Amino acid sequence: MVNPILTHLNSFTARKGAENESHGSHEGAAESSSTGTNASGAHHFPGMRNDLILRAARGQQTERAPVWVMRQAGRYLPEFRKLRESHDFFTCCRTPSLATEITLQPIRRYSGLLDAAIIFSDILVIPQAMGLTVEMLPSKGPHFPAPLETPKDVARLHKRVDVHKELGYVFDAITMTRRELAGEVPLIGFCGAPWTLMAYMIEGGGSKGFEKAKRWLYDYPEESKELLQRIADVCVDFLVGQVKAGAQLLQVFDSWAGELSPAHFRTFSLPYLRSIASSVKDRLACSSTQCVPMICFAKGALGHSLSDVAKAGYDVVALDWTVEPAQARKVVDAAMPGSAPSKGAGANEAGHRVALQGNMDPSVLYASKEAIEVEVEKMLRSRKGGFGGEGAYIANLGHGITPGVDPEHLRAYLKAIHRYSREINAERGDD
Ligand SMILES: Cc1c2[nH]c(c1CCC(=O)O)Cc1[nH]c(c(CCC(=O)O)c1C)Cc1[nH]c(c(CCC(=O)O)c1C)Cc1[nH]c(c(C)c1CCC(=O)O)C2
Repeated sequence: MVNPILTHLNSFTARKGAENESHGSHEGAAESSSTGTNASGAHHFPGMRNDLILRAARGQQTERAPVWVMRQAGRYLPEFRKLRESHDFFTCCRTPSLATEITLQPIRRYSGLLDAAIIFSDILVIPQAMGLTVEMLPSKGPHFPAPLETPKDVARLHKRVDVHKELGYVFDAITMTRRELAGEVPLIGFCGAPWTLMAYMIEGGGSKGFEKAKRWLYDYPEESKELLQRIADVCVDFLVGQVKAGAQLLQVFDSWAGELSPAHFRTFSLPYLRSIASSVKDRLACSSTQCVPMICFAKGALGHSLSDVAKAGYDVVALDWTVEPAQARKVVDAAMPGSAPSKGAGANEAGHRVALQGNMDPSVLYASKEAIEVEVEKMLRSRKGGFGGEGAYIANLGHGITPGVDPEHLRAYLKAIHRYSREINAERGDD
């Protein structure tokens, strides 16, 4: 029997191929255009037709701000909900053809408006790979039937995690998606940050105050650090594997960083975020795979630690909506003296200005399309200094899009980003 999803995917590829021929390259090509695998086992993918996000992530000025949206494949899309009627959440994650199909849903729907795809998966695949059971309950979200209660329970985790064995399905989905994207936009890989994953592993699911996980930090600080390090080690292997499979950008989600006090953030989150960035980059250099830009999203921690996060070794700092664009740019440039274009040479380890990503409040998408446009213009052009025109900027929301949003409102947001960022760039050109 013909698999309807694969048939759909194949027709998508055929269509893209035709477009490629008729329009050629329009936003810069970055890679070779053969397909298949070379003698050393590295993948070759179709050449890129839009590499705006890769350039912005490397601190460059771009003709307009690239844009993608956290959780862009998700429950707000009717086509995702339809597919979920017949497939369990983690089955979607574990079946490369399904994960590929879901990853492509927003790319297809918002054709030409999104500048990146993010692989469909979840941050909780790492706790699963470490030996914990995680279920996705229909109206409750993630649920761990047997969470870690005391440090003794850490013995239940696998001593060594072979990511190829446990998470090879994510690598396969990435490779398949890269092929299907056929160079239309870059593909983002991701993982959860150690603190956020530890919080889920102890709480057993979502939580209002994360009291159980935070209690560990006070009662068992050394055991907490050991657990965080074990998670960080898996994160590194997992991210490196994703790049080898075809991911072109990586984001580390520390969604619950804001639950920690500044001191606890510096002790129990930041060191692991840092070591993930440096180990991934070291490992990729060792294996001579081109280094991909990395994005750090430490939600809720930037009010006290933006400058530390800017120095943590990432190419891009993702901002939530509680941070003022102009203020963020100043703090980040000051943290990396020499990285501001006016001061000459690049300053981070990668030799470029640290880029920013974000940061509209996702709730704005519930407001009218007119209000959405006003907020986008403010974000890009505020009198106090918006993100627009500065380069080194990737437009996004300040957190994931929520299930109740009308997909047409997201379209209004994406169109407004294109329109205002082009306008602002043109005005700068006129100066
Ligand atoms: C905290 C977190 C999780 N998962 C993730 C985070 C970090 C980002 C954030 O802070 O929002 C990351 C994630 N989860 C998902 C993606 C896919 C890629 C994307 O489109 O961004 C990504 C990047 C799919 C998903 N992950 C989940 C869904 C919905 C599940 C469903 O279909 O029922 C999707 C599309 C489930 C999930 N997974 C998680 C929760 C709390 C939930 C339930 C709440 C919700 O539905 O948003 C854990």
